[in-house]
Amino acid sequence: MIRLKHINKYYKVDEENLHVLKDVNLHIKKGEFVAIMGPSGSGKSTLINLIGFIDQKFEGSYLFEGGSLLGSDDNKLSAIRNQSVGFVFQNFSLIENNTVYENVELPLLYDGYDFGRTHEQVNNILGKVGLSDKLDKHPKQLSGGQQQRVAIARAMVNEPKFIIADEPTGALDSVTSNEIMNLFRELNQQESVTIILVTHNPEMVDYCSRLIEIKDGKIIQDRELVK
Ligand SMILES: Nc1ncnc2c1ncn2[C@@H]1O[C@H](COP(=O)(O)OP(=O)(O)OP(=O)(O)O)[C@@H](O)[C@H]1O
Repeated sequence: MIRLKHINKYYKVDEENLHVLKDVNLHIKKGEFVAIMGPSGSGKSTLINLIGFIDQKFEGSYLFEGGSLLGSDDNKLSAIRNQSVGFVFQNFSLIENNTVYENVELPLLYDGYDFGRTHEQVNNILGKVGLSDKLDKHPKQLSGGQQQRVAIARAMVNEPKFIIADEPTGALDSVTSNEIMNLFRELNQQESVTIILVTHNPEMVDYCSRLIEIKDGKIIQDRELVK
């Protein structure tokens, strides 16, 4: 599904070229649950921005489902991003003034759904993340773990091809972190959702099927995890 070949990425800082991804080669298949780990500044965010179609300025080739999106204009790219990737962040990034239902409905509206036609999908995904009784609540009325469940429902509601979760448990206590990771594992195993997880926490890697370690912009380890 995702194939990166000889990716190099540079940032220009004060006339200097900072080389942040160095000949990265990567193939992620449908249904994988991949953990990406590495020290701060090693290039993890740069890599997932590229995989998630946020950043297009790189050398090398990115084939998504066999095709390249190189040269696509911003409108096309954001449409593809909305349809193909669900993002989950450490700080949940929910809209405070919207209800749980409205937060989860948003990607469908961006996709062009009419207001009246979102019920089935929104209710269905909120059921899967265990929040059917919280539809009318606002994010502030929920615990951190519940807010992250809303964010996961929002990321999944339009059935994207893959999920990028950037430190999704970084703001949660260990019990809640494990609950969220169990939910990811369930979604991965039961719904075959492909998940790419960035984490600093080695305990979270136990839930994944593959570990990629990155250091100084290079993949230094890439291995399947035995269950
Ligand atoms: N927009 C930018 N302009 C210039 N340099 C950048 C930019 N974004 C990141 N960098 C640099 O690129 C390198 C990789 O950063 P990146 O954010 O990808 O690392 P990371 O592994 O995600 O770190 P962290 O775990 O702290 O989030 C760092 O040296 C960083 O300072």
